Amino acid sequence: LTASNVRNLSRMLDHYSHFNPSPLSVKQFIDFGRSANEVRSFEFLRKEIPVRLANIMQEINLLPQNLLRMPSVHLVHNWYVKSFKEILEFEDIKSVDNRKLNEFCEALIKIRNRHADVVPTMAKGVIELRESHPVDQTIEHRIHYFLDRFYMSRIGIRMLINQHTLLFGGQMNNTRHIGCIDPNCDVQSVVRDAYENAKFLCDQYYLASPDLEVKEHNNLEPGIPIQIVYVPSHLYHTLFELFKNAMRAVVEHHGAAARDYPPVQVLVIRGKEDVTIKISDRGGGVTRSDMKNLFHYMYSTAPQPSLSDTDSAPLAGYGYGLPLSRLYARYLLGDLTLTSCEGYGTDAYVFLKAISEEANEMLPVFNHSSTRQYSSPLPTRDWVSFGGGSASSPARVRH
Ligand SMILES: O=S(=O)(c1ccc(O)cc1O)N1Cc2ccccc2C1
Repeated sequence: LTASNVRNLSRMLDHYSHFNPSPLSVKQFIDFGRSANEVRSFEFLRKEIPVRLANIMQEINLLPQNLLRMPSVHLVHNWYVKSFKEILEFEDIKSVDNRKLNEFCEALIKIRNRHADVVPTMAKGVIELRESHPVDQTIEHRIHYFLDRFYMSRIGIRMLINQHTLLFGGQMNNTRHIGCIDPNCDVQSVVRDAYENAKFLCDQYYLASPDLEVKEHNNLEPGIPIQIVYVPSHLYHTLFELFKNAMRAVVEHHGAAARDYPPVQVLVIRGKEDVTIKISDRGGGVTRSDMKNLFHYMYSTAPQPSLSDTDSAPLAGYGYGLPLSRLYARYLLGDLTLTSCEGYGTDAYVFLKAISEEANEMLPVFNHSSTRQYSSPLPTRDWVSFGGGSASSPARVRH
């Protein structure tokens, strides 16, 4: 990067990061997708994608220097710089013709492909940091804060790119779906899909797997199958991860030789506001002190606990799976929580918005309060205890 275009880049970053990202609702995605106006989509995206890229790129620059200097983090940052520049090529186009629209689609596809491996590459960067520098709780907290926002930003940008390229990219797509959204996503079908694929991996590795029991309760329209307007691939990603964890827990807890495994029990419930999917396993659960690590990125990048064999477990419990799965659930204002009874088993809850108008994107925004998260010390500890308590609460800076 020559001095001049470094200045130019930071000027553009400052310009676009002063705009807040514009979150869309699933309903807006659907209504817009049905009108399918490629020029309007182009006009919106050539501004919105630079805004979302710039907002998160400004945060990358706030990361602890040690992390920023890691080769893998540097590589990811360069991908963002390249993509930001490429999308800005379309900033000042006045007359939009088909050639320009096709070039835009191609640019989006090129950007999507460039960023395909961002998650494992960032995970590598976190491992590089841990292996080269001592990481205290404050740094760990800042990395966790950043990665949640960084991956959520990436989910949102890829959603915009997927909608545009699926609607206008030329390939015939599934008639019923609007881009990657299914207006009648049958929840139980996705549950069974995710279970079958997790079962395949579990059988392959353990030569055994627990059965599935599903119960539905539609409190709003009794007896009607529970369907939502949602992104099936996001729901699948989350459920697949939860089934992998549950099945690994059951087989490891009861031993691979056992046969009468307690089944993984799933409840699908439709209420007025929420659709809830509860996945219950009797896999022995996890201690409360270990529970707090399940959604961490630092711990989850540790080499997976080696199982009976040496080769890596396909059910790599706590890869990046749980933190990312929770982001997918939260992206459209749902959530993912775990409740465990150590010595018995774990219940995973996936909450989804039942009303499409309420299922809005949740996006990180770069501003003074997010910036402060990267500089202010953790709040002073306001509870003290002996033993467990202090270990569990992060060390606080005393003012
Ligand atoms: O921590 S867990 O309770 C657990 C965590 C998340 C989840 O979705 C389901 C779970 O059951 N559980 C995962 C796992 C893996 C191998 C051996 C034992 C266990 C216990």
